[in-house]
Amino acid sequence: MNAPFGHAPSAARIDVHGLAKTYPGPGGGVLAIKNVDLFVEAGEFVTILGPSGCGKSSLLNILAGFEQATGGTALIGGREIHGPRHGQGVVFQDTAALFPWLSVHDNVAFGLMNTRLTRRERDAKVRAALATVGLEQFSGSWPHQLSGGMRQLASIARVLVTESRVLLMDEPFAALDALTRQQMQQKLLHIWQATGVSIVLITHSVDEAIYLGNRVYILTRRPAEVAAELSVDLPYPREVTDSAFNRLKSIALKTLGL
Ligand SMILES: Nc1ncnc2c1ncn2[C@@H]1O[C@H](COP(=O)(O)OP(=O)(O)OP(=O)(O)O)[C@@H](O)[C@H]1O
Repeated sequence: MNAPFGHAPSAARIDVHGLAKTYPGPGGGVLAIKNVDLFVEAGEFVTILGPSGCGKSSLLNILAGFEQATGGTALIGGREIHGPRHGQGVVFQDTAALFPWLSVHDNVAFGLMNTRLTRRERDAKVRAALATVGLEQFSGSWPHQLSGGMRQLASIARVLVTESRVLLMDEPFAALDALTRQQMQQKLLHIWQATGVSIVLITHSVDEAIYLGNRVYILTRRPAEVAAELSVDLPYPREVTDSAFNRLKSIALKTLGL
């Protein structure tokens, strides 16, 4: 696989400046994010690494438009984020995110609800999205008939079907066994290269962050600030045993205080 930036014309840039988030509560509430600056170039794959509870999900939820920042700005494609938008979908850790009463096809088609497509156009888009993630044979299956990894692929297809400009992923493989997780990481790299979408992936795995990202932002303990930004200038597919990989890994571990 080659390095990226054969990005889709629609892939969006993300810019985050001085972002802050305080959740209301007694004693002034919980300061989850103090001051985060970051960017994602159109078509770039950026991973965000941080200790448990540091504010990673809060950051992703702000990018998804599910939560409002209490300070600073967050822009996707140059537009401030005011709420969830078509074309900026999220894949969560929870492999139960699909509707159990809908087939894989209908779960993916759900992403196109409220669009003015004919049934034929919609079905063609669903077929293309399922082919991109390698699930075309499972269109008529029910979610419970799929493995955990396949359910996550279907969740990715549900985002891609909207011709998403960004794919936001919150620990998408954390609930999977180690071998499946590795396979999913490789599949995700193929999906990224096939679509050129901008990806932001949250993880607390140092290996996963360096294996996947063009760049890795490492966050401090709560409240989140950027402790370091690593450029991973290694070709894909990467080797976790490679000495350059391990050099980056020791920088990341040191930054995390591990
Ligand atoms: N809706 C909320 N109301 C109040 N506090 C919240 C809310 N959501 C998150 N928090 C708090 O904000 C802090 C950051 O939480 P967040 O889930 O963003 O961290 P995280 O890095 O994603 O954690 P983890 O690695 O455990 O998933 C935590 O102290 C959490 O308890």
